[in-house]
Amino acid sequence: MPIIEVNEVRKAYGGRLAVDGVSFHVDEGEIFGILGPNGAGKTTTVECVEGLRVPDAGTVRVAGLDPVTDREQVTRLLGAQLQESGLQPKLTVREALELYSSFYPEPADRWALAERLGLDAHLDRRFGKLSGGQKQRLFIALALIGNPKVVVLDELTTGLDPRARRDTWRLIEEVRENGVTVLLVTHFMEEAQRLCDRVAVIDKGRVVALDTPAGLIDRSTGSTVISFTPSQPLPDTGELSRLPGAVSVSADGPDGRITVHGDDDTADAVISLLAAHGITARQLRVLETSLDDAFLDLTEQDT
Ligand SMILES: Nc1ncnc2c1ncn2[C@@H]1O[C@H](COP(=O)(O)OP(=O)(O)OP(=O)(O)O)[C@@H](O)[C@H]1O
Repeated sequence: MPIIEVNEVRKAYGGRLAVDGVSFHVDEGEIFGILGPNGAGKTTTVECVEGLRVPDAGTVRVAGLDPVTDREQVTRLLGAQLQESGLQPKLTVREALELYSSFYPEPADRWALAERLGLDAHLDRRFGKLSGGQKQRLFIALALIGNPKVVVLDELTTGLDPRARRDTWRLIEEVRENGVTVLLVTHFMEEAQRLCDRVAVIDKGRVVALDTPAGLIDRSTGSTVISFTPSQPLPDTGELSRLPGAVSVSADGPDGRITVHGDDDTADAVISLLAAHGITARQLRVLETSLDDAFLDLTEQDT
């Protein structure tokens, strides 16, 4: 059942469209990713979901409620991640947890939350003195303190080192295991691939693709890359381009290394073709394209 419904939302800033007819829904219990290049309209979209911005057109519903007109009820259902500037640097972790839990009628057990997020050893440390990873854990704690059904996380792991990023991913998975729906804005393909059930790719204010991470990879052109150095030149390289699923063939380097973009069937067909000519494929590599490649395929590059 959808807990978030975004339907044909438009938002312009001073006549310039930032969000141009975005629609998607998020099912209860999902981790739903919003992925896109800088300035694509991701933050504006989630701010409309949070009720922080009023769409110029279209509708947003969170558990059937309008985030603008039913703001108070939506605030109770939806936990939003604070931005760094949202907390006083002198506030201690303990004070921040106490302050934010006072905003809600039925807050979560803040000390249990602190323990779960590994903040219990830092309760008396000031926000300004926390490491990047500790700050992010505190933001997650504060987003969860009102016992929300949905949590919105925007660029949560930007600026974290790889270990802190992985720790944060585990926390997000735990949040979902506890029944909370997660709407995640991210720049990181690896993050989307690892965490998200489905991803909406937004480019220039529009949803250009919406699928599972695996589905996005599958639909990118030439999702399998086969490269090899033939033991002897092929009689006709044109044969490779005519193989099933082949999208492109290129030969480069002094040793005549050949790269074929295609699909799984292409990989099998390349091997059979070479065998038929008695040619061996030296240093054969068969690689799946990544979500990175799919993303570049889906989003237009400004030149
Ligand atoms: N308050 C604002 N006033 C004017 N223009 C804005 C405002 N906020 C965003 N924009 C513009 O709207 C467009 C979409 O911005 P938005 O922040 O939603 O994109 P984004 O995908 O989240 O980008 P990023 O990944 O860089 O954070 C951009 O061109 C941005 O410059």
